[in-house]
Amino acid sequence: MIQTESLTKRYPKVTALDRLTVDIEPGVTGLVGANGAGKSTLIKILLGLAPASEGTARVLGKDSAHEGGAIREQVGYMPEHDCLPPDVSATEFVVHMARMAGLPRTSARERTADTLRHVGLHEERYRPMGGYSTGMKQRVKLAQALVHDPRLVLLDEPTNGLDPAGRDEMLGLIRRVHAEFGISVLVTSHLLGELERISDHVVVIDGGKLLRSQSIGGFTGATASLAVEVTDSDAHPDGARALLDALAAQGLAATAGTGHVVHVDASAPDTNADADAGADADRVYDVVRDTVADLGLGLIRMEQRRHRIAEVFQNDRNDREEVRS
Ligand SMILES: Nc1ncnc2c1ncn2[C@@H]1O[C@H](COP(=O)(O)OP(=O)(O)OP(=O)(O)O)[C@@H](O)[C@H]1O
Repeated sequence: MIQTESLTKRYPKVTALDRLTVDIEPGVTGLVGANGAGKSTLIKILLGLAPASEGTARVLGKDSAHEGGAIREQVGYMPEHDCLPPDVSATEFVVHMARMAGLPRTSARERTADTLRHVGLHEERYRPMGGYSTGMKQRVKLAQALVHDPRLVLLDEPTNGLDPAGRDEMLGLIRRVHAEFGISVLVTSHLLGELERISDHVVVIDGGKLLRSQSIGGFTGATASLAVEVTDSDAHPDGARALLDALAAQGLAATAGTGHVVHVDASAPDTNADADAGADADRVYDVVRDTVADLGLGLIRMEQRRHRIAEVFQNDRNDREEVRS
């Protein structure tokens, strides 16, 4: 969907993008970075709205520097900042955007009604947007990005300014854009946690440089663990201890948790491939279940726990600091 090669953007006082090379495939991709990391700059260059200082960017196989118009025909864009005219209704605005994208009048009206319904705007769509809540404005911005049925949408901080419930709704909507319509999504946020929930792949940038580009499974699968809670039995008055010893005897890495809980490392020992990691976790599940049954313990709960991306990054940061010191 998107390829950049040594993409660099220099402003007089700051380098917003620094030799960024990424390759983004179909699906939902989260672009994460602190404020000022260069996310909006990247989006503007991809759309052909700002020139790069050096390097190249291609979107849907087209060159952003020379084919911006053709790219924007097939790509939707939800800008970060409030950009809606206050005295027109959502319907009028989205119809206008659909017409700008080249849809004939009748299909522009039909697509507008469908899209506004999809984002959850109903009767309010006939009211002037100046009176809308932030959540409603974000929905209109998403609707105008989708109205011309693009292959890809670039969403710049779509959860900005939303309360937790609004944030959840927006994230659900974004996931559905891909799941129901097959539209690929590049969505930015400074919050790792929220992108982790909806993305297939995450790209992390910092100071305009690429820190990581990886599938969510790759980020978190390698550190997945199982929390297993068991009862005691007459034969094993300390059930958790008995389970821990039995698992260790079978070569599984297990540690004692609090109370009757045992944590079992469910990661693939010698592979980074997501599919293999998943299969490996399944095998660990089976061994744990059979061991609990063989010991005659009661199984209260067995739960897979993926590390949150933020924890993985914290570990990365600790590693880097260790290297430096
Ligand atoms: N037009 C501009 N002129 C000068 N500097 C700019 C311009 N646009 C962005 N910058 C600077 O480039 C850097 C990256 O900005 P950018 O807006 O791309 O970051 P961001 O990751 O989108 O952050 P935010 O979410 O805060 O917008 C920042 O230091 C910003 O101040």
